[in-house]
Amino acid sequence: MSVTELFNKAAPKRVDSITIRRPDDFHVHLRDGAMLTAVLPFTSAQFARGIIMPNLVPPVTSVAAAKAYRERILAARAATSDFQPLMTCYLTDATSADEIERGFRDHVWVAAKLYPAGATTNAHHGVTSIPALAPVLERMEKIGMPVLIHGEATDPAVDIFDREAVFMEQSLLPMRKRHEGLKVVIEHVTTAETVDIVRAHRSNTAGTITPHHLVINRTSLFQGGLRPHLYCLPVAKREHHRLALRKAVTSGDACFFIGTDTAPHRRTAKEAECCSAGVFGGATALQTYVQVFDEEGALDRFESFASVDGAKFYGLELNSGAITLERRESPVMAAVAVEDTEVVVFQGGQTLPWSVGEVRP
Ligand SMILES: NC(=O)N[C@@H](CC(=O)O)C(=O)O
Ligand SMILES: [Zn+2]
Ligand SMILES: [Zn+2]
Repeated sequence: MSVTELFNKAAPKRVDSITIRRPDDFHVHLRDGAMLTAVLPFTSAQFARGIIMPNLVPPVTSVAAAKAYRERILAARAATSDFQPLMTCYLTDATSADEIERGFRDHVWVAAKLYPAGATTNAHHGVTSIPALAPVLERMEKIGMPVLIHGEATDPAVDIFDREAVFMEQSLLPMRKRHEGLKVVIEHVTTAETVDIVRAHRSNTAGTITPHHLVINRTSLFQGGLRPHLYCLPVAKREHHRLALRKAVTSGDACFFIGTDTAPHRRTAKEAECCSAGVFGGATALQTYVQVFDEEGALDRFESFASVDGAKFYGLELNSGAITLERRESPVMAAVAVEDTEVVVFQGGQTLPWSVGEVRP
């Protein structure tokens, strides 16, 4: 074998573009009104469907409210867009099992969202006792409706960096035991321990992982000063957790799939005395994910993470059509205008190595 042959054998082939089945975003905040109009084009340019978070003010707690919100999203789409919003119901202490079942059977919503009361943005109407929610969770288990969980403890005495781990031990695992057949998605996983918990219960438990938690750690929040636009909940953790998340998404394990948690807030709400939690990752989501898969040498696993595993977990048909991602540097817009202010884009103003190419419906 010549030296050139040897070299060709050893050098991994550089992939300059990848075409995958159209992906879905299993965790999106589209908000409402002017914000909805401003941010929807970014999500619909990348994703065929989105699981729409219900933490509006007031929250989406009824079949009627979810139907109306869905109509507002459809009306906000560009004429050429085929984006499909998949709605969710916001669980409260007053949620009725019958209403949950009605919305599911009538195909108004596909899942219900469990926010521990006060855990995150617009979670103050959330659930104060998960054990007391048993009748609702039992019904969901019976009808095969997934519960989507913001997994953080709400006791203010718990250190903010430990809130996910404490929730998993004190609330998630006991709930997992009480409702063994319930389909559970642990949203925006941020710790190595949660990755292990998802894997250990993978027959009916999944985890979404955001683009930002794959590229920032808690030190990034303080890089050169306080970075409000990187503040979200659960807050980014130590570096070893970020590395565990990167291993999880690129592992090929079907229990991890896309959920960007794109959560736009006005610049005025972020650059404030008390900064709102949420990162607007919708405009750079696929570019960031594909970069991570590329860096981890796992581009061959990107399609299942982006376009297959989540749909299968939810029992949805796979999308038709395709999207191409190209290794082509492109500058990212810094911010998106909303009324008299703007929303700062995650990684905005930077040049990213990957770009979104052609989308075929
Ligand atoms: N992730 C966030 O920091 N914020 C989300 C709520 C959530 O997903 O927890 C929001 O609605 O702004
Ligand atoms: Zn959340
Ligand atoms: Zn969210």
